[in-house]
Amino acid sequence: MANAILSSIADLARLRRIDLRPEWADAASKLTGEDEPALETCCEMIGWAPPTRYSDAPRTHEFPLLVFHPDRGWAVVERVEADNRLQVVHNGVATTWPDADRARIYDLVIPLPASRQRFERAIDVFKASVLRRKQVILLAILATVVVNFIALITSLYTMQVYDRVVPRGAFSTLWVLSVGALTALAFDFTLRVVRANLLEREAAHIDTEVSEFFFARAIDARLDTRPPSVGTMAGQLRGMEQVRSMISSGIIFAFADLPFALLFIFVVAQIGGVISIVLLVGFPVALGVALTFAKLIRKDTERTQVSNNRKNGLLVEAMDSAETVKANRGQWYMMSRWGTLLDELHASEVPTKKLQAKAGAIFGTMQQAMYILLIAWGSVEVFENRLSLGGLVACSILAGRVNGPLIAQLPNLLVQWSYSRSALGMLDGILKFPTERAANVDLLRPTRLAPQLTFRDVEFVYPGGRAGVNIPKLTIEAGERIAIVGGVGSGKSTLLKLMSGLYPPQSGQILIDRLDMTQVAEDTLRTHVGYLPQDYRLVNGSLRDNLLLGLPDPGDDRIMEVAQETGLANLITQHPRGLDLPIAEGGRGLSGGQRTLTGLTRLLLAQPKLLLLDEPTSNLDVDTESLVLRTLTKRLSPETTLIIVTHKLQLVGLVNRLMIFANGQVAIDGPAAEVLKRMQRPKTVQEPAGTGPKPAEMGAN
Ligand SMILES: Nc1ncnc2c1ncn2[C@@H]1O[C@H](COP(=O)(O)OP(=O)(O)OP(=O)(O)O)[C@@H](O)[C@H]1O
Repeated sequence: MANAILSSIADLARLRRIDLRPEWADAASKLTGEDEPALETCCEMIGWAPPTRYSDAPRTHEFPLLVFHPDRGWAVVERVEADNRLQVVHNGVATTWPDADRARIYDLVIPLPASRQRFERAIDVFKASVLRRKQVILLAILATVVVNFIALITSLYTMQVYDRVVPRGAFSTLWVLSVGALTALAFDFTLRVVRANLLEREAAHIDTEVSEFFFARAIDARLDTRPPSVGTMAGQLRGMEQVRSMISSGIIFAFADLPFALLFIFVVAQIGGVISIVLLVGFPVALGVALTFAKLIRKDTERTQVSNNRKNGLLVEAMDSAETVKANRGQWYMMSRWGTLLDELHASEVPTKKLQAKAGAIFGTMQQAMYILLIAWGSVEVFENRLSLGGLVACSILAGRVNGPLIAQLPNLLVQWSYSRSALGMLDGILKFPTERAANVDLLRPTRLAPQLTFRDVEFVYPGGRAGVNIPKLTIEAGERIAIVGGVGSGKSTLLKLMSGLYPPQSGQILIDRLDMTQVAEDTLRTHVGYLPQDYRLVNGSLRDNLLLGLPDPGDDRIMEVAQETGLANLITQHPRGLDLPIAEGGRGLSGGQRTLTGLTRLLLAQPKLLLLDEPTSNLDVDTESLVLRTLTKRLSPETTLIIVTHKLQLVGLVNRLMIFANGQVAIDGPAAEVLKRMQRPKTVQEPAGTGPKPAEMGAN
């Protein structure tokens, strides 16, 4: 890493055992300085909280920390020795620096990746994000309180005008009162604008934080435990927008508007006396109606949410499999599923909407009725001289302020709350998916990981008890070249996924360089293990983005050099936009073979020590295939382990060990020539049945 600050931060993250995203430093790529202020700039560029400098000596448990030494620059400090020396890690190497008293120590909060943050319930994620901004929320509540006080002033102003100004023609008092009221209104306007701005800005931050968290959790979910419908899961994720907007409006309602409604009732009681009974009775009745209504719609909003998510799922599926659907005249099938879902959706949505309309009508009528009762009762009080006319007008204005939050906000807020509740339930479901690595395990981050694999009593079964893999014992040494062949559905791809660490076994252990794979940190494992799936999917972006997915940019020369060797260069040079060739969503825009070549080129750029290729040449023409084979032979260093799943005999020439896979088990395993010879012999009684294809079949594809 070019910049000393960035490389020290990387060391700090490693020592604190925090995974940094591959592109974590991209935002700080323009960082030039390496002095102390540059650290703050760096944090700002990355979007982290600013560093804090220690004025006293840090306590033992607070290490490791960042240190700046005027003569030596940046490093990570692990200890300050009694003899004025610093125990540091500089550029990944542990060493000692003298003159500890001249060094300055900084703490830096490196955000934990979503998979390491522990939240039991989705609401806690929102709560944590809101609480991080308590000051802003308090300010917004305070602004609402002041806005409500100003509303009180308006009603008192009206009372004074009716009672003092109109009967006596006291216009000088009127001007003073009017100027006062107008000033209060100007203040009110400013506060409302400030409150809206504050809330919007913080809402955007909360949105970013929360949606990044859930997005990361969703993509971190272990592949073998993810729900089968991607679209439905995407629908579930969308629920967080609902929750977020509910939370910001709900907080203001509960902490400012609702308490103020009570204060207004109190003021009406002070001015109007008994007529406040109308509000004292009406307010709890309205609240009771609202809560009953919330209970009634709960079930339907949950059903609506589920149907909406399924609709989303079907839409994604229909678009994704458009070719298959069209080619097989599957439109009718899809249309009928769509129709059924729409019926389901309407069956739950219509009752909610009807109830919402009914509640609106009830609340509207209640508001009018309360107003009429208040005025009628108030008139009697005025006639009896127990209340002034101005007092009655002020009470009627205040009654409007009591009804305001109830009529204007409560019904909508309750529907929103009901939807948010079910959205939260679905987000809870996303939190329940196990992630790639357990959050509470201190993961291993060895700097070197030999490409050596050991299977011990490994068993893996797909959810629902479907086919899987069962391997009691298997050892693969560093530098071995292995081909795995076997019949369709025999479990070869599953075995490769287990070897890559993407699927953990249900029982047994897979060791890489004698370390349990599940205990090795994700970033370390991905650097050392390269896996090319059978159906290599590209992501929306440019070809360059796809070639460099998760890799530091090695420069165009290097990319083109490797692309030349895999045959991808033809595509790059022939396209007017070259490496910037756009890739559509879902990886559309390239042929199957070109997609495979992109994956292969990326792997060769990454240079992992363990290479797992799942039918790498099945989409390639004969010439490209032999080019790829030659490149693999040339490029792989002697210590690189290569494991290829294939149906093709040509690839077997590349390896020295051959494994025949059948029914999720290794049926035959040995030196390639020997296994081939054995397969050509007529089957003997010792050999297990169904041991996969004959060499002739293997070459048939
Ligand atoms: N995601 C999944 N969920 C449930 N079962 C699965 C899943 N993926 C594969 N299987 C099942 O596991 C078995 C092994 O599949 P796998 O893809 O490993 O076979 P394979 O040997 O690579 O086949 P092929 O040569 O056709 O690629 C199959 O019976 C398949 O139906």
